[in-house]
Amino acid sequence: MTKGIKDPRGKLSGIAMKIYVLGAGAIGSLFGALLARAGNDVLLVGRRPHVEAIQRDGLKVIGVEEFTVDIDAAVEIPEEPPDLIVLATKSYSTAEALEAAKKAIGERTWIMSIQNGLGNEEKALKYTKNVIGAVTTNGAMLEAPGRVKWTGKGITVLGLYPRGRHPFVEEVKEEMRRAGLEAFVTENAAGWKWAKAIVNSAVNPIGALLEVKNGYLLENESLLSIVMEVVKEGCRVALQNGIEFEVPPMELLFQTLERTRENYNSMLQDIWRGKRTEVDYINGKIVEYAGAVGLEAPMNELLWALIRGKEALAAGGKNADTGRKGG
Ligand SMILES: NC(=O)C1=CN([C@@H]2O[C@H](COP(=O)(O)OP(=O)(O)OC[C@H]3O[C@@H](n4cnc5c(N)ncnc54)[C@H](OP(=O)(O)O)[C@@H]3O)[C@@H](O)[C@H]2O)C=CC1
Ligand SMILES: CC(C)(CO)C(=O)C(=O)O
Repeated sequence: MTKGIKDPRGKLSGIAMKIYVLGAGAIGSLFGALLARAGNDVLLVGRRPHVEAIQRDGLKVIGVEEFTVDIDAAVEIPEEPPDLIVLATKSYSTAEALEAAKKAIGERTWIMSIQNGLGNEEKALKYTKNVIGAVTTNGAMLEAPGRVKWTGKGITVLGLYPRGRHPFVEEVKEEMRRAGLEAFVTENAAGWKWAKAIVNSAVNPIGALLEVKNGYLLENESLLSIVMEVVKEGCRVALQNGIEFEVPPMELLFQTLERTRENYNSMLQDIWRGKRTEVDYINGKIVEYAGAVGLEAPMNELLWALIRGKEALAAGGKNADTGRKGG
């Protein structure tokens, strides 16, 4: 088991950061494992079975790379503030997780969301101005307690949220690179979060409704044209809300579909497992942002309702209207 990377004199190299991963599931455990292996002082905050397995046997990473790391894990976040909190819950758990973490958010603590969906950074901004928005195309799956699979190597783009530069963001990028993650800094984090959310707003519900791999959406012309219309609708909403893109969502769509041809998207995987999806924070948020500027987003509204219906059916319910609201 490794605990950090050691130089020839047995000392940890680089400047270690104190990091809490809030929501140590699939992607949080992967980031935590890599950052801990590189010598950072990482605590994974997650659910009991995973935490107990890690405390007993360490955290095993398989897939793209295989190693076991000796890493701290707990079910509750301590009060002592770290340098960085990596927010890695599903979007619907963000508000509760941040509230539980508020005593750990010191004056110099930064919060970085690596989540999909919109609205997570805005929630973090209620606790501190030190917020980093990140999008990652790495893939991870929690195979069993204490065992995470790195399913695909991707990139992570991070930046001061909503926009701008800060030296701490550069430091986090450097730590990620030392950890083996391909990371880049942007001055337009909000643009990246929106671009990914717009891609997810089209690919995820349509792939989930049809229960197909992402690649099928490229192969079927009529489906692809619907996917593209949903992307265009999301772009109109974003632009009216003052969002500018570094990479146009349509370009990101084609790159994503090409690179993830063999994937069943995360919304479909949640439905198959009978779990709640993040649709409220993807299509639901786009509908909400449309309303805020006097626009309509009928395609997003339709997909939002259909996925909520499918979620309810998958969970064994007959009534699709759970009365849930995005937040
Ligand atoms: N997995 C992936 O490959 C990728 C995921 N993402 C995004 O990252 C986010 C996380 O995804 P993923 O890792 O797959 O999700 P997971 O459900 O695997 O991980 C989240 C974990 O956080 C736990 N959790 C929730 N609230 C708390 C809390 N207050 N304290 C401690 N633990 C908590 C959850 O437990 P419980 O289930 O009991 O609530 C769950 O175990 C999502 O927004 C996703 O879209 C982005 C890119 C890739
Ligand atoms: C990129 C994509 C669409 C990959 O499947 C994804 O983000 C997801 O499944 O949530």
